[in-house]
Amino acid sequence: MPEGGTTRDIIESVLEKPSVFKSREKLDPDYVPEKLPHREQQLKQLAMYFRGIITDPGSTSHRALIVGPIGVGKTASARRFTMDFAEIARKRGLTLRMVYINCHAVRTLYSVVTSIASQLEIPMPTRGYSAREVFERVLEKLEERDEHAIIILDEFDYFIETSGNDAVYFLVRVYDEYPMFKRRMHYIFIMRDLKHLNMLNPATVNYLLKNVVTFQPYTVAQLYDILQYRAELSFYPGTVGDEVIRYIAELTGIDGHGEGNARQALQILTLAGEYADNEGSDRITIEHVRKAHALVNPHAVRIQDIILEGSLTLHQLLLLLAIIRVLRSKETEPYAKMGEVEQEYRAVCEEFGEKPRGHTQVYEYIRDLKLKGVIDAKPSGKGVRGRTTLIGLSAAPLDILEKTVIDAIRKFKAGDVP
Ligand SMILES: Nc1ncnc2c1ncn2[C@@H]1O[C@H](COP(=O)(O)OP(=O)(O)OP(=O)(O)O)[C@@H](O)[C@H]1O
Repeated sequence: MPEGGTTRDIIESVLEKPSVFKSREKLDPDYVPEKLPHREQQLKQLAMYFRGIITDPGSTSHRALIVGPIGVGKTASARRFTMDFAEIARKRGLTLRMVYINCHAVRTLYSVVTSIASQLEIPMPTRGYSAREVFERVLEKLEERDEHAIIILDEFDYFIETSGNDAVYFLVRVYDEYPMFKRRMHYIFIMRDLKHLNMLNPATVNYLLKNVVTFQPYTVAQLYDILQYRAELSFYPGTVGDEVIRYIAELTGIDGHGEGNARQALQILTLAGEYADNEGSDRITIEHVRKAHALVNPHAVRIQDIILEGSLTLHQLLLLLAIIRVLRSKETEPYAKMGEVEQEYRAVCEEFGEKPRGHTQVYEYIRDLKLKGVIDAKPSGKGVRGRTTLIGLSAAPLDILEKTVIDAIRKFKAGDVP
């Protein structure tokens, strides 16, 4: 577009710019997908714990406690379950509403009960009411409207920490004091771990631990399926190759190089898509993934530091440069084969006037670079003819890394390195 275009031109050019994204919003952290692959067991458990709301409404207050580390689908599962359960209940003539509260932001008993009231659209005077009075009013209204509600209390650890045992006890046991009301309020508590339960009385802990649903970190294979599904919803066909999905899954899976965190995996996928768009590329490449990974993973920055620290030998740097160059030449392949690297290493040695080291020594360098966390090396599995070692590098953008390595080599050659 020419300089000095009108605002209209600018807007049009942005609208017309092709994008790999079909529905960008379907990757937003708040978007709740219709399917949650690999959480079928947990959803089944929730359905079992709450089915009494439909089969015997009003008889008892149902609850479940979801526990698991960061980004493993706890919130998405609780929300999806409640939304679908409410829909099924509606078809059977029962009104069930969802209230979602994040206790990181809403931590006191008073703010929790007023948030429940406001999400259920129960008008409340702005001042003068105690938490108990607000709660009573909610119970009365639910009775009057003949409605039920599942209250999701996410990051419940914060509520326990800030408000203490009595507040938790109030929330969960208050029904005991109102025998005239049917049991219409039900709870899903979500916590990262159980350590905050130590702050509560045994009776409250027993109540919370009745129906526990555990979420484990995702494996590479599970994240592969999740990414595949989310990519299908959000990107145009043909813009995200299988190798991209597989590589992100390997970088983030608990049995790969990550913590099994789906949020991080999706963040890398989204950012990689943005890099592709910024470069005007019609699909996501492995290098886009590397850049995205370097941004979300603070460890990636360290590799630059290791190089700058001067802890690598000259030939390790030459080998690293060879690895970077082989990887840069591949758009859709995250790993370099040992043979390719050795060949490139010999070329690099020639470029810098160095005599290449032998095969065994090169293997030693690879081992050492792996130990230092600079590269990732693994035996080739099925699919690669003959067995070889595959070498990957998930760090910073390779073009910048290449410059850093060349600078370090030049310093070495100039004798600047101690
Ligand atoms: N099985 C799955 N299928 C599809 N998307 C998933 C799945 N599990 C998680 N996600 C997605 O990963 C992201 C993180 O999930 P979610 O927020 O539910 O994690 P969480 O366990 O609640 O994490 P935190 O403890 O940080 O709140 C969300 O965008 C969610 O939609």
